[in-house]
Amino acid sequence: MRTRVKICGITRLQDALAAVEAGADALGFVFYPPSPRAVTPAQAAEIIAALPPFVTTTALFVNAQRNEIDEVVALTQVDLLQFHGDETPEFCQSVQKPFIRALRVKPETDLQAAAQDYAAARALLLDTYVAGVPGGTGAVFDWQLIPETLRPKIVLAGGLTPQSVAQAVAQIRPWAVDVSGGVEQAPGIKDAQKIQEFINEVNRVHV
Ligand SMILES: O=C(O)c1ccccc1NCC(=O)[C@H](O)[C@H](O)COP(=O)(O)O
Repeated sequence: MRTRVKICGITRLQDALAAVEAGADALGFVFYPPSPRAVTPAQAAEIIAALPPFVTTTALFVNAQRNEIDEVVALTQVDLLQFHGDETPEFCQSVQKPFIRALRVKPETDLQAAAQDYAAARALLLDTYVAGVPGGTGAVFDWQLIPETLRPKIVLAGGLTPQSVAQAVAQIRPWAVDVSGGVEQAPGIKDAQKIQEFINEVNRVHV
């Protein structure tokens, strides 16, 4: 099975096209204003409109209001939503778009229970818990906390880099991997060479 790759925190068309050219399967757009990777709906819509076909687009939210989400969906026509806040299963499903549930993993996180609670999610994105930072931490969590039974349905995130992703794929065999900071020159500014190296490393691992 080929491990899919999502490049997250896209703020520029040139970075989106570089990621797609490198073989990225999905792109993530952050609608959380405190993030250095945040974009407006109009900015994201302009980038998405210029993409070639067969690239999945994802909108990321942290406890956004329903009207904010509806505006992003209407303007950008994203394929998937990704929730990083305290959004309940009912709220996630109420938006009536396919969604990914991000979970910030701590030793006490019951991932099996979360998987049951968010059974309607297309996937669980397992990310690193850092107090006060909903995503894009650049930190790695203990992958041994991930139950074997969950792995086919997860997107592994949190501090991945071109140097670490091959080990992550070989060890966890996730459905996909997701990266933001590990392929950047600066927050929100992607590095095309790092993106290519990251994807080459994912593809090097035969799972
Ligand atoms: O990337 C952000 O700045 C961000 C801010 C707030 C919520 C989510 C955010 N990113 C979500 C992602 O899916 C990131 O790719 C993921 O957290 C991993 O980030 P990194 O550790 O930098 O690879």
